[in-house]
This record gives sequence, C-alpha cells and structure tokens, in this order.
Amino acid sequence: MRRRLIAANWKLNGSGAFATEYADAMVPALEGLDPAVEVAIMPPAILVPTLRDALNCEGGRRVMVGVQDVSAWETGAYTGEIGALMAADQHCSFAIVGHSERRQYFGETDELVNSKIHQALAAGLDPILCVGESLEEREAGNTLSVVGRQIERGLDGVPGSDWRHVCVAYEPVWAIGTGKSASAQEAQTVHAHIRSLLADYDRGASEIPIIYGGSVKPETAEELFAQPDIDGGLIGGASLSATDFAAICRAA
Ligand SMILES: O=C(CO)COP(=O)(O)O
Repeated sequence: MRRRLIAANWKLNGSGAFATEYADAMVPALEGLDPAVEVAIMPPAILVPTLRDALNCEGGRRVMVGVQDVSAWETGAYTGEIGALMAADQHCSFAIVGHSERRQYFGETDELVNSKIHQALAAGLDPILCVGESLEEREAGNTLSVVGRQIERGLDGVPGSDWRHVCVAYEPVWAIGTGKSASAQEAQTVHAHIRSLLADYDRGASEIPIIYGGSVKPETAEELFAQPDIDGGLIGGASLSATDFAAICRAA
C-alpha cells in the first residue's frame, strides 16, 4: 500500500498569529480523517516552531511540519541558509526540494537540487522532489522528457534503502498559482510515466508516493486523487485557508 500525503506549501505567507489561528482551526477540522492519510504543513521556516507547537495539542491528530527548502550544505559560512539538520532538530518531517519557484527565481539546477535531496535524507527528513514542465515545454511536446530528466538527476545516487523516505510532486509550472489545474487525465498520464521511470530503478522506488500540485482546490481534489497514480497533493494557495485545506485532506 503506497503512502498517501496531503501537504501544504504556504510559500511566503503567514505570521505567528496566522499560524496559531490556523492550527486552532485545523485540529477540529481534521477530526475523523482516515489515519492513513499523512498531513504536513510547510510554513516559512521561521514559523515552524510556532505552528508545530500550536498543532500538536493533546488529543489532536498528528499533523507534521516541514520546510519549503533546505541548504545544499550541512553547515558553515553560508549566510541566510537553513540546514536540513536544523529543520530536523526543530521536529520537521519533510522538506520540499526543487520547487519550480526556486528553480525559476533562484536559479536552482538539477545538480543543486540533488545535493539538497541528499542533505535532507542524511538528516532524516523526507524530501518532496518537485518536478514539472513550463507551458513552453508542454507545447513543444517535451513534458515527459523534462520531467524524466528532473527525476533522474534529482534522485541521482539515492540508495535503495532511502526510497521509502522519498516523495515526488508533479507540479506543472503553468498550473501553479494560475487557477488552471491540469485535468485529472493530464496529470494521471504524467504520474504514470513517473511511476514507470521509478519502477526502472527497482521495486522499492515504484512505491514512492507521487503527489500532484498546481491550483488544487476542494472542488477539483476528489477527481485528481481518484486517479490510480495520484497519491495526494501539494497545495499552495488553497492551503492558506484551513477550511479549504482540511476539505482537500478529506478528499484523499
Ligand atoms: O506550487 C504549488 C505548491 O507547491 C501549487 O501552488 P497553487 O496551489 O497555488 O497553484
């Protein structure tokens, strides 16, 4: 049975007060949710302790926290960076790695993304490797080759013993923040391709959860998550509403 994961990416949004209010709303909203569904929230790193403490009230469901990025270096003179070990020390469970906004605005290459994947795994975090094509690449018919390259280079050198800690998020760049989600069928086609690429590594890799991101809303979540190779979602805009995010979790 593959893992099912619904993850929130707050991006550059939130505050201490927002995190506390959000957690207060999430705890009751998730009551009764299938315990097999993993729920994780990635706020800006500085809000991790506040959110984590507010979520983990007694009797509440376990909601994990994570970071939106980690450094490619473990420690040292790298001003502004946040290390994977530091995130783990703050009880983070996940790290998003290689988000298209990092690739686009901060020039992250597949090689840098690969170093970050190794840092995350070494620190005991579950990395969520983001892959996805731009509109131009899709229109040129290159979706599967772009995604294939990002998977191959991003996961280069990951040992078989670590497959169970890896997640992949397929996030078509043209669907992020645009309100234009890939159709369930379009997403399923790419997910099935990723699944077959992973299966080429070995059997363990074919069990990696592949989640979809890009304008997921409560109204679209159910059909997306019903696809055989879509194991959950990475939610941006809609995750900023605790009510909408909880509704999306229920669709998993
Ligand atoms: O980038 C995303 C999640 O990482 C998706 O963002 P939106 O849900 O706002 O399109």
